[in-house]
Parts: sequence; C-alpha cells; structure tokens
Amino acid sequence: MTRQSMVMPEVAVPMPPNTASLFAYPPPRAAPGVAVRKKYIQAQMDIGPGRINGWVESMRASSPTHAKAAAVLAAGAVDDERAAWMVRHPSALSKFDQIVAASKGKKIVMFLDYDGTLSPIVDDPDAAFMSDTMRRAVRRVAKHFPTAIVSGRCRDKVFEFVKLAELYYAGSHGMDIKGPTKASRHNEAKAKGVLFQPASKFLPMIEQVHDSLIEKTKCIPGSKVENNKFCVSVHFRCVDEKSWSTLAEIVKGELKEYPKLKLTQGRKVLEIRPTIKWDKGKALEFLLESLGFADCTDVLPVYIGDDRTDEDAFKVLQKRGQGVGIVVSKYPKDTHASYSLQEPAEVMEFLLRLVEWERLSRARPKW
Ligand SMILES: O=P(O)(O)OC[C@H]1O[C@H](O[C@H]2O[C@H](CO)[C@@H](O)[C@H](O)[C@H]2O)[C@H](O)[C@@H](O)[C@@H]1O
Repeated sequence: MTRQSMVMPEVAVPMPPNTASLFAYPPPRAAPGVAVRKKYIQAQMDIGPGRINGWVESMRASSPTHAKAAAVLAAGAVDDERAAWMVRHPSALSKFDQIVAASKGKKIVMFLDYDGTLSPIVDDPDAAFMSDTMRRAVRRVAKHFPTAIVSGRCRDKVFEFVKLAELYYAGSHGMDIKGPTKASRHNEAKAKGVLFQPASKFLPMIEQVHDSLIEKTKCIPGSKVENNKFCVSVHFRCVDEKSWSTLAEIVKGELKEYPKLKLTQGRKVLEIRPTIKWDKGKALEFLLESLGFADCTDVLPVYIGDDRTDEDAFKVLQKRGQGVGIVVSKYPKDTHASYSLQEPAEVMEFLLRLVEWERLSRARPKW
C-alpha cells in the first residue's frame, strides 16, 4: 500500500492537533483563553463515567441548533475560523477534478452514511426520509461502483428508508452487515450474501436495556428511545434542556447495571452500544475485504458522513493511506476527513458529478 493513494487536498496545510474526538460548532471564539476552549473540547468527547454536569455539557455541544449557529455565522463572528477550516477541508465539489484524478486506474468503492448525509436532520427520527432524487442518485452511483450504506440505525430501518436492494448495508454502526439482495454487476464478488454480526451475543442485553429505558424515560417529554438492534439510541433533540440532566441520570444509571455496554454520542443522541472493538471503520475494512480489495492498491474507497461515528471510518482511511474522506458539515469541526460538503444537497451533487464523470470517461477513447 502506498501513501500516494490517500487523496488529500493539494493545499499543504497541516492537520490540526489530533484530539481524536469530533467537536461541534460553534467553538467559543470569543473565549478569553485556552482553558475555556479546552473545556469546550472536553465536553465534546464521548461521555465517560463522570459527573452529570459533564454529561449535560457534552449533550449541549453534541449538535448546535441551526438557528444558533446561523445567527453566529450571520454576525460574521466566525468567518476567519471557517475560512481556515475550509482551507484544511476544501469542498469536494470545488476539488472534484483532484479527487477523480486520484481514482485513475483504481476502482472506486462508495461508502455513505445515512442521517445527515443522504437525508437532512429532522426532529423525528422516524421521519428522516430520503428524497426520490437522492435515491435516484444513489441508484446511479451503485450502477457504476460497489456502494454501501453505513449507519448507526438498525439495518432493516435504514433499508426501509433507502429501498435499494443492490447496495451493501452496515447497520448498528457497522455491527450488522449484509450484502445486496439484488444482483448487480458488482455482486459477483465475494461479498454476495455476506452477513456479519459481531455483536450478536449482545442482542438480549440490548433488548433489555431498550425496554427498560422506554419505561424509565416515559416521564421526560420529547425523549425517544430507538432500538437499533445492536445498540440503543436515546434522543434528546426534542427534550427541554432543563430535563437533560434527568435524562442523563437515567441513562447513566442504566449503564451502571451493564458494564459490558458503553456510551457514545451523536447529534442530539446518546447511544448505548457493546464494548466490542467494532465501529464504522472496522465495517469499512470488512466490506473492502469482502469485496476482494483487502490489500489492493488499485482501490479508492470514498466515505461520506457527517457524524462523530463516521470519524472512525475517516481514521481508517487515513491510517491505510488510501481513499477519500468527506465530512458533511456547514460548520467547522474537528475531523479526520480531507474534504467537506455542506449538506445532503451537495452530497447529491457530488454523487451525480461522479456518475457523469464515470459515464464520460467510459465513452472517451483510451489512447
Ligand atoms: O449513522 P447515521 O446513519 O448518521 O445514524 C446516526 C443516528 O441517526 C439518527 O439520529 C439522527 O437523525 C435524526 C433524524 O434526522 C435526528 O432526529 C437525531 O437527532 C439525530 O441524532 C437515528 O435516529 C439514530 O438512531 C442513529 O444512531
């Protein structure tokens, strides 16, 4: 494997210090000193067993309300920070030619997160529908490149949203992987029929936790507990901030009873999952291997995602020195991705450009 196959923006700007965690926007630019900023970054790390105040701070930082972030942007308060971030993580659209040039002689394999990447973030997780135009774009991508959806959601649920049988699906943050059920020209590879569930022994435990949390959170208006099969999501997007500490106490209390489970955090969601060493990054590696690209230099994995859990996949690409990581975000955030796109609409534009480029390059005479 050569370092040359990792596609980095041409601008030679060093990565920011590796804090290993993704932090949300807006950072406290007006903060007078390092201490405040440190506290802010700390609050964004995965929640440890610490005090409830720390939990609540972390919950607050997990995803800014769009109104708040937009207001800060409108005030021009973070223009410099954003411009600097865009230099380090340029738009995958503006650097499209650079990205496709790097794919010369290589097979592109596409990995797509679902929420916040293919569908916009909405209040009700059950209503995070994907538009028909996005579905058409993903279908077209999958005609040209092996394509996988990698999501924190239960695999069946994400399939209900995406509805494309020709794709690979990795649900429960990669803990539930299944190959396509519909034939396509990429399916002859070894991944056909693959089913991989490294956390299957946790299924009864997750069921118990889910049922118990449904009961215990009934008293908190707006909270929602989602069964993602091998993990449980506790949503607080619609919970009044005054009740966040109560919700955190409940989740913390539940975790105490299950030392084999741990807590991570997504966008306004607390996620309980097995302590096994498996994540979206491992799922990406597993799928590449299943597709027959384990130690190949002629493959270019492209991973697009918006969440902290997608950072595990970006880190894998970085470590392999291979591929293109694209973070979906309107706001600066600490990331291991090389490029950025602002929102699902831009993701769609990128996917369609890729399809068009592939179509034209096939038609082009090769001399
Ligand atoms: O890996 P992903 O596909 O990005 O899934 C991560 C979580 O996404 C969903 O929650 C998020 O989107 C919801 C709908 O827009 C939003 O209401 C919620 O606040 C977000 O956290 C999903 O419901 C979770 O189960 C996933 O873990």
